[in-house]
Amino acid sequence: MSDVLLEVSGLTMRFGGLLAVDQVAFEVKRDEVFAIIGPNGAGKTTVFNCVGGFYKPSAGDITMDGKKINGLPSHKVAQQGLVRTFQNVRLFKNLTVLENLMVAQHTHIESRLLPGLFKTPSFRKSEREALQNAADWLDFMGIRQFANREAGNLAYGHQRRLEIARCMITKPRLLMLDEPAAGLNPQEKRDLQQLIDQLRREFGVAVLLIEHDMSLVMGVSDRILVMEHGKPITTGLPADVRVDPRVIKAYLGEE
Ligand SMILES: Nc1ncnc2c1ncn2[C@@H]1O[C@H](COP(=O)(O)OP(=O)(O)OP(=O)(O)O)[C@@H](O)[C@H]1O
Repeated sequence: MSDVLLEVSGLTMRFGGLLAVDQVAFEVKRDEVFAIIGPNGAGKTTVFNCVGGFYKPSAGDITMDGKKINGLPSHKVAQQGLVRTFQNVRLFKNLTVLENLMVAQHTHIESRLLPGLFKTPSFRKSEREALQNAADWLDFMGIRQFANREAGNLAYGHQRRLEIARCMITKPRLLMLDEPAAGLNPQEKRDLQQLIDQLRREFGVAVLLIEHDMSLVMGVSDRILVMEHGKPITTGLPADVRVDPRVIKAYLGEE
């Protein structure tokens, strides 16, 4: 088995006359935390949207475990074990915290009509398991005391943790985090860094991250891809990227 989980090559995305992403290529290995950084408008979110099946790329290939996923809609991409969070947390805000985790498992729960209607033993068993999974994830994220609260009423930091739990409960192989530190206070950012480390270590999930908070990026990433104006500038270790003159210029040029 190859140690590459996600492979992106020649990825290009045009919006009318605008070349938002131009020939981007990178690989994410199993268990790896891989970050994409770059100044505003560099094309990071567009790469995410292409990989996650929200945009159909104009050109290029995206494969998960050797299987081509470009052009697949996001729910099919999710079935391949690739799930994401959003820049602005997306939850079912009127459902409870627990219900959010139950809904996330619907594809795993016995959902055929007849077993559901008659509450067959197999249906009850999967429902019990789903409840237990949800409880375990709420414990893991330290938010079990809010299980019956409406998700929209949670503090922002807790909503972010719930959103990550909602991804993790589907047992992904690749977790995509879109600016997970945005809106968090310094303590919550440190907790997030620990959480990402722990998810990779305990669940073997690879993480693809877009983030503006450099301390988080440098602290948590194995490798970093830097983009500017839709193009990749360099890919490397945090210590190398941090001192790369091209990267410094890209950021300073933004001021
Ligand atoms: N749906 C769209 N339609 C038209 N242009 C778009 C669309 N999405 C992004 N763009 C443009 O593509 C370019 C790259 O945007 P993108 O959001 O991917 O950058 P980014 O690196 O994620 O920026 P930020 O850090 O500000 O989120 C920008 O010029 C943006 O205006």
